Amino acid sequence: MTVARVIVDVPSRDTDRPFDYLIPDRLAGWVEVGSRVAVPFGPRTLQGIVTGIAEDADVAYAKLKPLEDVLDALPPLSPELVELAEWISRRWLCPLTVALQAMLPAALKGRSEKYVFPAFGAEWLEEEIVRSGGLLDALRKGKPLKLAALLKQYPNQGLSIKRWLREGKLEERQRVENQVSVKTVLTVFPQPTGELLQALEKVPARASKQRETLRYLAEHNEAIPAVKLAEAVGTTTTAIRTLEERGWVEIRPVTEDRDPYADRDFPSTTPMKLTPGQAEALTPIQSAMANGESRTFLLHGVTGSGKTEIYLQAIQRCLESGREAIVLVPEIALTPQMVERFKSRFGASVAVLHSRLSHGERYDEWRKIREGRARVAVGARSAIFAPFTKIGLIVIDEEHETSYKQEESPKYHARDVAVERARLHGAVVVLGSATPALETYDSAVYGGRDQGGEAATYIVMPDRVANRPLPRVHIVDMREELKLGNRAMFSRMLADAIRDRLAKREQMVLLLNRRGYATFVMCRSCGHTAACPHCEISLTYHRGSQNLRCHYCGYSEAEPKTCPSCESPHIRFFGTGTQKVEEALAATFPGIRVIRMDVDTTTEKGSHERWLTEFRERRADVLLGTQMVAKGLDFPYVTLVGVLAADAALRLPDFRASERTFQLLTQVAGRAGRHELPGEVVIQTYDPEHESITSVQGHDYIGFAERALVLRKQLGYPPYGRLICVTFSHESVPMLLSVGAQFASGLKGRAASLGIRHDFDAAGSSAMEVLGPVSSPIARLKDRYRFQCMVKYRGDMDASALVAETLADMGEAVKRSGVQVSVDVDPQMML
Ligand SMILES: Nc1ncnc2c1ncn2[C@@H]1O[C@H](COP(=O)(O)OP(=O)(O)OP(=O)(O)O)[C@@H](O)[C@H]1O
Ligand SMILES: [Zn+2]
Repeated sequence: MTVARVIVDVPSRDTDRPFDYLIPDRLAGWVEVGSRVAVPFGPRTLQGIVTGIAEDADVAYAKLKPLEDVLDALPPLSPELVELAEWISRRWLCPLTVALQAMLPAALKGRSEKYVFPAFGAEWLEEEIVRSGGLLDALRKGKPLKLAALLKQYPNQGLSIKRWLREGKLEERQRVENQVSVKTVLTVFPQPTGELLQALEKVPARASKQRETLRYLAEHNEAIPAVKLAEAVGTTTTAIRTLEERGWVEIRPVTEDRDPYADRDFPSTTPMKLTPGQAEALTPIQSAMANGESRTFLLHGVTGSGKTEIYLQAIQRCLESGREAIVLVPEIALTPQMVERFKSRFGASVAVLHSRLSHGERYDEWRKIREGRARVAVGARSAIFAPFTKIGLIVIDEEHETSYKQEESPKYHARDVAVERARLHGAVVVLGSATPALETYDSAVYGGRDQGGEAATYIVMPDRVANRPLPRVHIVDMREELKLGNRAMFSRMLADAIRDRLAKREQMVLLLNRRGYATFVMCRSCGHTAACPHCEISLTYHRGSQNLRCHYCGYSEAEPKTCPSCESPHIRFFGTGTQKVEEALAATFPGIRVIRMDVDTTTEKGSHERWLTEFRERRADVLLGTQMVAKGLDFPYVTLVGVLAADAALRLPDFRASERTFQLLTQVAGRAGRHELPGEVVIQTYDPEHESITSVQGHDYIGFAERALVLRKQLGYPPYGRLICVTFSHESVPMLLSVGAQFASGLKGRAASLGIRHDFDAAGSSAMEVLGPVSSPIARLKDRYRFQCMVKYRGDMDASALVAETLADMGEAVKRSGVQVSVDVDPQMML
C-alpha cells in the first residue's frame, strides 16, 4: 500500500518530522511530493505538505489513518522546492513546515478551499458526458464546485478531473476569505462573419441596435467582453443576450487574471548595443549558461555602469535556451523602475511578486509561474521561491542589501538560497552591486568560501556607460559650520548648490540617513528621555498625531508637556525627521517643489510609482527621503545629491555599521549625473575623517573593502568567522541567566568532546567561541527580558548542528521554564 509522508503545519519542534498516512483509493494518482493535503491529526484536521511517497511505512498499516483530502490539482510545490525547504530548515535551524510555508503564496495558507469549474465553453463536456454522467452535469452549469466535495461525491472520476485540469479544460481557483478568488468576465463569442452577415439580412431595419451589433461583430470577428461590446455600439448587455437566443453569438464567462499592471503600458524595448565593458562582462555569464554550469558571478559595476542591460541580455539568452529566470530586487521602493525595464523587454512573460500586491493579485502572478505562462519572475526576497521547474538564471540586484535576509523565521538569506537553488537546477547566479557585501567580495576575489557554497567568479565594471564621469563628492564638516554660526540644517555649500540647481531647473535627491537618528523626546533640564514601559527602547515622536510611539510593540502615549521626572517644562523632541527637513526646505528656498518619500508617504498601494513618475516628469525639484531614495533610481536631470547627517548610523553597535554607511552613501551618490548632465554630491557630516565617508569621496570601494577585511580578520567576524545568535526571552531575569548559562556550558561541552578549541583564532584550526549570556541590545521587548549567546566559529565546521543538538538536549527543561528561544544563523542585524 502506498503511504504519504506529511509535514503538518504546526510550527513546533515536537511535530517537526514527517507523519505517515495511507493514500485512499479515491485519491490515487493525486498525491505527489509537494501536494498540499488535509490530514487527521488527533481530534483535528490539519493541513500539511507531502514530502515523500513510500511503499512501506514506519508504523504498521493497521494503525495508519488515510489522508482526508488533497487540496490542489497541481501540487503547489515541486519536489525540488521540497528539497530546498529541507536544506533551509537545516541551514537556518527552523522547523521544516516553516520553510515550506514560506514558499506558498498567502492565498494558499490557512483555511481555504479549492473550487473547480469549466474553463472554456461546454463543448468538451459533451464529448466526455457519456463516460462520467452526473459529474459533468454538475459541471455543465458552469458554476465553481468545491474540489474536495467533488472528489468525495465522484470517487471514480478523480483521475478524469485531474486530467481535465491538466489539459486546461477545468480551472481551479482558491476560495479565500469567503470569496471565490476568481475574476470572470462575460465574453461574447461571435459566429463566423459569413453567418453574421446572413443574420443581418434577417434583422428588421427598426432593430437598429441589433443590426449595429451584428455589423460590429462581423467586422471585428473576435471574442469581446460583453460590457465592451455594449459600450462600443451603445447598447446594453441585455440586448446582446437576444443575439445569443438566436444563436448568432455565444456568451460565457471567461476567467481573467488580476493583473496589477493592467492599466499600465510598457513601451517595448529592444536590446541595446553593449559597450565593450558590458560585452566583456556578459561573455563569461553566457558561456556558463550555455555549458549548463551552476556558477555564481559577482558583477561588481560602479553606479551607472549599465548592470541592468547585462541582466536583460543574459535573461534573453536564458529564455531562448528554453529555461526560466528569477530576478530579485531589494524592496518595493526599487521595483517600479525595475519592473518597467523587465516588462518593456519581456512583456507578458514577466510575473511580478512583491508584498504590495493583494493576496489575489499575488496568487494570480504565482499561478502564471506555476502554470508556465510566465517565464521571468521579478520580485523581492521571497520571489526566490518562484515555482519554476527549469531555472537557468537567478539575478540578485543590489546583492548587498539587508532586505535579502528575512528577520523572522525562516531567517533565510535569499543570496544563499539562490546559490543552493541554482545548484539544484544547474543554473547560473549573477550577484550585481556597486558596493558588494564584504562576504561576497571576499568570496569572488579571494575564493573565500567560509559562508558555505562555492567561491564566486569576479567580474568588474569600473566605468560608467559612455565613460560618463562619476560625480564629484564634497565633504562638509558640520562642526565648522556651527563654529561659523550656521545653525541651519543645510551647510552653505549645500544651500548654494540647491539654489544653483533651482535656477538651472535641474533636479536633486536629498537623503536623510535616519537609522539611529530617530526623533526622541528628551528633557533638557535633567536629561530624562521618554522610553517604552514594555521595551527597552526610546519612544519616537510622531508629529501628525502629536504622540509618542514604540516602534516595537505599538505602545503610545501623549506628548508630555512637562518632564515626568523633574517637572521641567523644557522637554522637547530631538533628532531630525524628513518632515522637519521638508519644512526647512520650504522656509529656506521659497517655491521649491519637494516630494517626500518615507514610510509615512508610501503606505498607500502604488504610491511609490506615483511619486517617482511625478519626479521623472520634473513636476518636483527635490526627491527627499530615507534609504528608499538611495538605490537603483535612474533620472537624467538629477545633478545634485545631498546627504544630511551622513554619520548618523556610524556609531551603532554593529560590526557592519561602517560597511552599511559606506554602501548607502556610495549608492545615493550614484544617483547623480547618470546621463549627459554631470553630477555633484554634498555630504554633511560631523565625522569627516571617517573612512566610510572619505572612501565615498574617492569612489574607492576596493580600498575600503580591503581595509575593512583586515579588521574583520583580526576580530574573527564574517567572512573569516561565522556567527550564530541565540536569544532567550522570559519575564524573569534569573530564569534567563540560568537557561542561558546552561546552554553556553552545554555547547562548550559538546565542542570540547569533539576536540574543538573554544578560543577563536581565525587563522588557526577549527575553533569556536561562545560569548554570553549577556543582555541583548534590546534588553526588554513586550515585557520579556532578553539575553543572548553569540556563537562565533570558523566556517569549516557545522556549528548549527551543535547548537541544534544542545537545544534539543535542553528541550524539556526549557519548555517547563517557559523560556522562548530564537536562533539566528548568520545574523545580519546586531540590534
Ligand atoms: N549599452 C548602453 N548604451 C547606452 N546606454 C546604456 C547602455 N547600457 C546602459 N545604458 C544606460 O545607462 C544608465 C545606467 O544604467 P543602469 O541603470 O543599468 O546602471 P546600474 O549599473 O544598474 O547602476 P546602479 O547600480 O546605480 O543601479 C541607464 O540610463 C541605461 O539606460
Ligand atoms: Zn514597546
